[in-house]
Amino acid sequence: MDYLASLNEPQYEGVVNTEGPAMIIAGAGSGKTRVLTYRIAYLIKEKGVDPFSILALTFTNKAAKEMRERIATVVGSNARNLWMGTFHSVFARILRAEADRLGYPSNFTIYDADDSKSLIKTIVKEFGLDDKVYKPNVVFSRISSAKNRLVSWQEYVNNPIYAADDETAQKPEMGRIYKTYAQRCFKANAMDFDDLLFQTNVLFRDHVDILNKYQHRFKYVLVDEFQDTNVSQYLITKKLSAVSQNIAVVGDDAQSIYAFRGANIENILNFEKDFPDLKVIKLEQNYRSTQNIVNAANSVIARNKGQIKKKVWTTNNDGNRIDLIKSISDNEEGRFVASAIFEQKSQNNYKNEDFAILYRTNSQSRAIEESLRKSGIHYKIYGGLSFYQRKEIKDLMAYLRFAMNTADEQSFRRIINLPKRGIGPTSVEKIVVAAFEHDIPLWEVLNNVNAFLPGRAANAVNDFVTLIKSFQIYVQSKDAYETASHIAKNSGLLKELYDDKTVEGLNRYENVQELLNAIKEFVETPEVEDKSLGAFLQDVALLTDQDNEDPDNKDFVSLMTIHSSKGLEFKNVFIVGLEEDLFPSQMMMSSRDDLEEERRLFYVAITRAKENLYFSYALSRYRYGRLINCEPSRFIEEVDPSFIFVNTRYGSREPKLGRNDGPPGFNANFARNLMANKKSAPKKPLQYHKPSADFRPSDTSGLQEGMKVEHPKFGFGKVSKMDTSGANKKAKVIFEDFGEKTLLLTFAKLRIVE
Ligand SMILES: Nc1ncnc2c1ncn2[C@@H]1O[C@H](COP(=O)(O)OP(=O)(O)OP(=O)(O)O)[C@@H](O)[C@H]1O
Ligand SMILES: [Mg+2]
Repeated sequence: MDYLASLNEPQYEGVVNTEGPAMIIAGAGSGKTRVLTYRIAYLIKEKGVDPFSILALTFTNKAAKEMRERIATVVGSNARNLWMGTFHSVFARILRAEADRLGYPSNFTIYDADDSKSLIKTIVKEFGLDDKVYKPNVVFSRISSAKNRLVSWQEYVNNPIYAADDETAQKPEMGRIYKTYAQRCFKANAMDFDDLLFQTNVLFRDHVDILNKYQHRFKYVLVDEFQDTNVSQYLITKKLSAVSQNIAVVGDDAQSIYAFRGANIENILNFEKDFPDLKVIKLEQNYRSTQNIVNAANSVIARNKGQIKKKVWTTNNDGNRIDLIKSISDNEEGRFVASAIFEQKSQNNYKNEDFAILYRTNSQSRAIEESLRKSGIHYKIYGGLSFYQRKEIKDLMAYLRFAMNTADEQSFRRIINLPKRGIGPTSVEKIVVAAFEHDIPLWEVLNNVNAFLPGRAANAVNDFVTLIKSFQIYVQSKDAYETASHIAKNSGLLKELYDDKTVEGLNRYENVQELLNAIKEFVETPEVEDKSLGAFLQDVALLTDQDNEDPDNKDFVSLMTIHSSKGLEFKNVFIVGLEEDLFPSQMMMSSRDDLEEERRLFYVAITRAKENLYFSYALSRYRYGRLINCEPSRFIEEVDPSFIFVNTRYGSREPKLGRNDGPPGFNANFARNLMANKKSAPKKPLQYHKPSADFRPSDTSGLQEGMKVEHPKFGFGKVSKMDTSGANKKAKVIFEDFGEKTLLLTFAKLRIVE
């Protein structure tokens, strides 16, 4: 068995002791992921365990793919049947299967962060709140953090703790926004990313039979990067393995870098309490990096107070010292990095794929990209604006999503007037508000639109509905590729792009073609059983950027944030932008804990390198549209100097300040204030009526002028006029708080008071 022979003693223990709870907390590069991989191979091959009953949770889809490939080399095609993927992808699959228990249809849409934020923006606007105070980003992350702590909106609105916290943060309307956001998602048959975990918890909490089913199905549960699981994820794994007790987790507390997203290091400490029979395995030998790199990493992490003490050592060569590169500007930094790559490649026979450039924030990639492009070095950016975030792709995807799920409000808003059909934002608002106020599905409003909109707009909407219905016939009878091509053509999207003969237009046209290619590839993959549009959309919703690789050219330098480099390894690693306020980040410096988290991030970055490591900083850099002076990061000084080589080969010249801060007299703040003042003052927030406890809609066939009625949202009012002329009977009601409204009696829920 050569795969077992390649393991050291404690690794071997970790692989073959498959029964009962096990935990490996060990340093970077010590083979944790390898143990997990081989443990699965061992279960299948040696213990004859059915791959269907093994659930392995990884941090990225890329990691899952690599693991599966490695397992396949040992066990063969059987590896296909493993349940392996990120928490989100695995539980989305389970949620689809059990959706009806939660009141969702199984074809629910998954909202990405953009969808969520634009919904939040709409709500903030509808409430007449100030979007400078209620920034979509901030509101979104507060909601996300609540969900990841398993706080439902009901609990959020009722528990004064949250209200107090929101008062302090000067966001007193948070509860109301969370509630409306959650209700609107539900109404749109949509779950956001956090819901995938939150709802799984609800499912397992409220439906014991389902929990039982999966507890018996998954006899073995394995989790990689355990230090970054949040409370919500931890609870799911704990519940799933409560019966079998066969849970194996691996992680490194020194690499915990998602505290801001609710990941909770306490999970490691609780694990021992939750599984008293726990077997703990220590791995100390690092197989990845040179002595210098391992020791440099140790010297950095030793400064953190909060950590589980462990030794990490290696028998690898000393290797080179860390190259420290100083540049005058971010552009020069880019050039130095490109020259260093060029030089290494020609002298030491490295390929592009042997290099990674890691940075703290995505925006740092621009200068680096520019110089790589000029030097003709092929590179790939992970993260940032990925293929699926481009406008034209999102447009077509919205059509596909809407054809699948006509309750999907965000997709509806995107496509209703695209290409232009003369349906303006006011009509769109009327439609959405009608669905909300009458509490009926969006699709029902669209199908009865003449009742809600005046003639011309209504006709345009009717055409749209007919179009979507024709798409639905495809959805039901054809595969994803035929359906998507048909929709791309007949929606008018492709034609519009085709007619746009600019370079960007052409590019966009090609991107849409590229999406169709991807769908074709999906349909033609033999392993894919379900070739429907729904299956494809599900696949895509869970894609991380790391999955869209250009299959024709695999030899590229990788550019990514340190966060997305977790678990990966490269022969040569550049950590760029090592400057105060950038890394450690200014935003993360409010406490000692934050600084420790930034330091763990630095530790993660260092430990990605196998052979050579470079630190780089610039003395000036463009940030927020201004040129600012920078100081070297404190982290550079924290590394024992005996491991560092100050590289003067790329020797810096005296500062040359050629660039300025934008056009003369330009003052970004002033401009921003000017814009802000143009906006009208916030309106008084809408406060809907709470229906009386005994509210029951009455039969309104006998409704007459002068009668007093109660509406579940608008409260009490008096009927001022009846209109029985058209096909749809209408009543004009003057409400005490909301003024005059015209209601359609087919839809309106009214209680006749007297
Ligand atoms: N016993 C071994 N013999 C040879 N190589 C090994 C051994 N164990 C691990 N490796 C190699 O060392 C490298 C690091 O292993 P692995 O990625 O599993 O570490 P890890 O602990 O998961 O690291 P990280 O904390 O960064 O996720 C890999 O290239 C792996 O193949
Ligand atoms: Mg790993």
